[in-house]
Amino acid sequence: MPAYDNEGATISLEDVRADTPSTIQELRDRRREFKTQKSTVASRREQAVCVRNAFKKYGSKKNPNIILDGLNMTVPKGAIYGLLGASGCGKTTLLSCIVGRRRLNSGDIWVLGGRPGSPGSGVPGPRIGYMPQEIALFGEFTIRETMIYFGWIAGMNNEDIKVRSEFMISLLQLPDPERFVKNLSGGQMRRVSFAAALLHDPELLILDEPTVGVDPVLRQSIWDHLVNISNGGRTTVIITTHYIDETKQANVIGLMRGGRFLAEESPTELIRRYQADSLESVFLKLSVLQNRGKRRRSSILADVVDKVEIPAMANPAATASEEPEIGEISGEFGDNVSIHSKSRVTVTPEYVPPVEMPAVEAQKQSIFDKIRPVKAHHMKALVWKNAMSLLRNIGLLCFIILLPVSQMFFFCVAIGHYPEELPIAIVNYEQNSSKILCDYDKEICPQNKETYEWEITNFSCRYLDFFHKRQTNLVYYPTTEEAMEAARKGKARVVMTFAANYSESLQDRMLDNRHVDDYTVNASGIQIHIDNADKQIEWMLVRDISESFMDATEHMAGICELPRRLLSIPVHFHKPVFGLKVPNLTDFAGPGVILTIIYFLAVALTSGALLAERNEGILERSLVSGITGTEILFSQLVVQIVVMLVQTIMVLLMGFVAFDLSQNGPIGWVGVLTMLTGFCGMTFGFVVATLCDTDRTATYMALGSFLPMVMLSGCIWPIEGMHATLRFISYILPLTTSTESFRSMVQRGWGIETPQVYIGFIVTVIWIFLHLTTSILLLKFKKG
Ligand SMILES: Nc1ncnc2c1ncn2[C@@H]1O[C@H](COP(=O)(O)OP(=O)(O)OP(=O)(O)O)[C@@H](O)[C@H]1O
Repeated sequence: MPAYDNEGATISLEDVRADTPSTIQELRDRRREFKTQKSTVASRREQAVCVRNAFKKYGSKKNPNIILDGLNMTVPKGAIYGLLGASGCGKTTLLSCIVGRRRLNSGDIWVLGGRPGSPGSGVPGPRIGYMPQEIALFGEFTIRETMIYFGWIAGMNNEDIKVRSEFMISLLQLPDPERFVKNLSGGQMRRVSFAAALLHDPELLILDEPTVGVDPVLRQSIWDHLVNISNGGRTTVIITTHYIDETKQANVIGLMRGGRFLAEESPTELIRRYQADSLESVFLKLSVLQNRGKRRRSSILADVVDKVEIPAMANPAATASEEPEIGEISGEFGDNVSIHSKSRVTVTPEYVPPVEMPAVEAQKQSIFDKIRPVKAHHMKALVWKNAMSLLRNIGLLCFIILLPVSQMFFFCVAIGHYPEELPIAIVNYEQNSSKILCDYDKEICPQNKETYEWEITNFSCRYLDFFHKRQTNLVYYPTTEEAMEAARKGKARVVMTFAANYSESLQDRMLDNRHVDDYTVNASGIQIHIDNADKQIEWMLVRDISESFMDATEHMAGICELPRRLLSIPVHFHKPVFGLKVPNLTDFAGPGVILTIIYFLAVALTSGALLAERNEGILERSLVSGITGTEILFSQLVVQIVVMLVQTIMVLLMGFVAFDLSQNGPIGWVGVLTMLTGFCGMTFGFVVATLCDTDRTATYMALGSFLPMVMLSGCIWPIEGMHATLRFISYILPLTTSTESFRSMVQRGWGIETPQVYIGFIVTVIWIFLHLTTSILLLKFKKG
């Protein structure tokens, strides 16, 4: 049979063979006396808390940080259990496993007769009052509102909340209940947190360092109250503290070290057994013994045998069951075995046997409870809390509402407008003057009215006259070389050269094309050198250059009383089927930009709100009090939907009314799609917040998804220009089909019945569903 050292490493009896035969014999003799107590499932269920062979580690397989190492713990009903141990020994981890917020790697936990987290166990739930180590309160609430919030969560009515809060306020000497939590001192906040845990008079009170920052007098009154509520046997208290001596009033003390308990005993018994004058000395002695145990198990036993008398470990539950022994009990000296004693003692002399508690079966859930996704009183509290946290922070609320509309404003004023004042270098060898807008007979037809002979002169001047209407910053250069030099230095976007015989060559080319030579053809064209570095500008300039030529020829045809398009290129662009005659980038990008703004602001806001709650411990506390992930998400949705409605209306007004973006379709459906996209962003925010542990990783995730989604959504560049594989990825992203659907509605005027429109709605709804499911599952299963 293996023995265990106190660090959990297995030592066989052979390991101690080096010791003297008498020591080994002594060890064997003593072991024969070690008997396991009766410990059955039934008996465990009768304890307030029963932990068996708990093993918990953090970190990777390669580099594990073992926190609980075969730990056993028994908390009888109606007892005050002081959980002591050095900082970082794993008290909080153990408590969070007990309240069902973390999972053991192996081992069993029973809390109030059930497994934490199992249906009908009531844990997490109002049967537990949990005060975490962090303050875990809403700074924007007053003390009174904090009580109302936690009271509602626990299912209390307003009258009970009022009575209980007044009692708590006077017991804990809390300041004016109308004071905001954020303005309280650290100690005052802690007391409010304590009051919130106690308010609903739970069966099991779990307090993680409630007396930190509390003065000795108040600390005493807190302990008096704990003793008082546990006296009737209805309330069980587990309390961790660093003030070891205050746990003298506990019924049982668990001294934790190295992932297990050094002892689990009543304080008076501990002091007596270890012949110490204080609990601190007991802890020290046991720690020394445990350290020595690392070196040699046999010597510990010798020391223990020499120095202390080892009594029985009382376990009230053990007598309650007649079932056969199964061989493990609450640990003592980290040994996982107990010492049999005929004289069974109670845990503490003052310990009062528990009153009858409702059997776990009595708390069975109805089918309605099982399928009901949210509880009304939880939703009431959560929605109220979320709304208050926005309304109490007017600056933040204004920022949230004005941010999207200001972004839309900046988009509309900054994007899509025609670039003006681009420097264009003009070299006009047809003129000997530095005047760019040179003279020509604007209203005189250059065709002889009798002979119909063309006498085109100074066509460069005519052309530049029309070109100047589109681009005004024309700069004169005497030679092409000088103009090119300026272009190379970035002083000109285009170099435009007219040959000395430009008009003449143009005429020959038009009228005597049978005899024109290459030189003439060449001289009849405007020579263009363009700065192609900026594609948008290049496209616009090419269009201006070509269209100015057509403007000039059409005008000339007009004054010569010829069909206007006679001299123009024989391609005619009719009124567009959809959209504007002159395409406008603002119109093209508008739908994508509107949806992107709404989507990503929703991501940022919801993930930010949830992460803040989690980092302040509020989320954890809410979950322990029985609130579900679904309720948290739905309550956020309810409040954010109102905010999003305002955001959507303002953004659409800014785009379609203030900046007159094209709007030819069903504006109601446009609004619905925008809201749905914001909704989708909110649910993605939930995924980010549940997936990421820190603000930083959440920011990286949100940013990391932002750029690819924007680039692939077709809002900057048509998806038809992408590689086929990328196009497929693009289509399944949340913003792609919705952008296309939005554009089809506002520019093409299509209705919801059109496949290109309703597909955007369908894809968005699917994404909402996927995000919600993922975040609910993550909240449910992502425990430490
Ligand atoms: N989520 C986590 N991931 C990795 N390690 C963790 C995590 N939470 C806690 N730990 C580590 O587990 C150990 C036990 O932490 P825990 O908070 O349970 O200790 P504690 O006894 O409550 O300490 P204290 O008395 O200072 O509050 C510590 O070393 C801590 O760094």
